[in-house]
Amino acid sequence: MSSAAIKISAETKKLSGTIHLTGSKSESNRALIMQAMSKGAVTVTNVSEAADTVTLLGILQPSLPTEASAKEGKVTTESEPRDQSSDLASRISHPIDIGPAGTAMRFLTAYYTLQDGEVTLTGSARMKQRPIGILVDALRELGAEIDYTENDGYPPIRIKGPLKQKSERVSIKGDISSQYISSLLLAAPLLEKGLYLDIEGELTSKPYVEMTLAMLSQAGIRYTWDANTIHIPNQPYANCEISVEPDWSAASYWYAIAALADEAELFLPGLNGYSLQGDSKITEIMANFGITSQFKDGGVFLKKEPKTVERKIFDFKECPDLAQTVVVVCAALGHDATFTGLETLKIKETDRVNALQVELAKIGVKLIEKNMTYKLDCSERDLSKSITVNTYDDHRMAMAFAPLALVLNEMQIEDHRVVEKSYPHFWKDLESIGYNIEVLNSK
Ligand SMILES: O=C(O)C1=C[C@@H](OP(=O)(O)O)[C@@H](O)[C@H](O)C1
Ligand SMILES: C=C(OP(=O)(O)O)C(=O)O
Repeated sequence: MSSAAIKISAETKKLSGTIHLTGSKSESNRALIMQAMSKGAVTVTNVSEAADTVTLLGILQPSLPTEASAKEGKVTTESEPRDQSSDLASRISHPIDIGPAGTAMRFLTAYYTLQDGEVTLTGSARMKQRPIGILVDALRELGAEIDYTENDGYPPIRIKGPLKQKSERVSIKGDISSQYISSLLLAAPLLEKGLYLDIEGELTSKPYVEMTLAMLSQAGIRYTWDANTIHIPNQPYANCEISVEPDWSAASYWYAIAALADEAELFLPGLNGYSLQGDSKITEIMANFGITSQFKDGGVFLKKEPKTVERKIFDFKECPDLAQTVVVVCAALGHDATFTGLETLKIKETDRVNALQVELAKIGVKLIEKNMTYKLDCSERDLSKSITVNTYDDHRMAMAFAPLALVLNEMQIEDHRVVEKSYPHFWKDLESIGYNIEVLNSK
């Protein structure tokens, strides 16, 4: 990834425009795994242009021109089933590198336990620090052969399939990452004995598990979820076409921009009020900041109305990817809110809590931890300086801080291409509503 920095400033604080967001990364990555699991019975439209999705598509369908098919927004299925055994054989000596894509890493882990052959899955330096032991342990209990080629509990992992199912029941910790659970659920219909999955302890990021089950339902998969147990019997994936909704996590940055503008009227086509994405909760969160959301004409209209922010506590357990967006907005407005549900942020693209603390200090704002809750202290907030924001290989650091350009005279953002992970056109879209973006250097 390039390490070029950009200088960004806002020409006006009165914003209006239409922003066409790319498809949801989470929905796309599930749909692509379902397409592969179902050998093409499931097809996908409006697939995301996120680099994480393009990478996954490239791995699952090597014979398709991946970027072109992602851009067209439709992934077609090959008419002839591909001979996967030769692909798998060639991968024994060539590890599959999923870069920084967390969901792709986790979803492919269960997927490859069902395939014939041996593969090694690896990723970026950060991916090798993101835990996968909980998922590997569960799959081993079911009968999978998986080992670690570097450090126990972390990628790279070597998977030898196909799994000979030993057990129909497995329990899994719910409070580290919901992606382990989604990975098992996507594979469950193809397990000979089906799967009883017992979720131990609290379930974090629950809407993502609900999204997985809702998408499985679209492909005709029957399941039950009683108390802490999800049961999926063995059954085939049915033919279906999944249409991916635009990405609500990407939409959150437009809500943040609206919240920091003097006036804002923005239209985001394709989004509706009944999303599978838990991050659609941004509408409710941002209502506290005076941003109204009106669903009409096939999309959502955001409008800024004058409002004093009163809400003091924001919880992100169900929508962790919104945390940075909302914390930065509160800091910019000098609103000393308290944040909960940030536990899983430390194992994402970077330690997001630490990254927020270091970068917010540049505008004199502190984010202070006390008994697992985090409180903003804006008493020494200073918006008069020009700052340079580091992004820590984290797309959401770049996009969550970009709205600050509306309240600072000038700012720089390091390594701006990091946004490609989920939202490749983010900077172009900002320019379209009146931001000035200047690329400074390319090391
Ligand atoms: O399943 C998914 O698509 C995701 C689940 C969440 O991760 P955790 O379950 O690890 O919180 C979220 O942060 C990530 O961006 C996408
Ligand atoms: C955490 C994220 O993604 P992943 O876990 O898929 O890398 C994210 O997009 O914020």
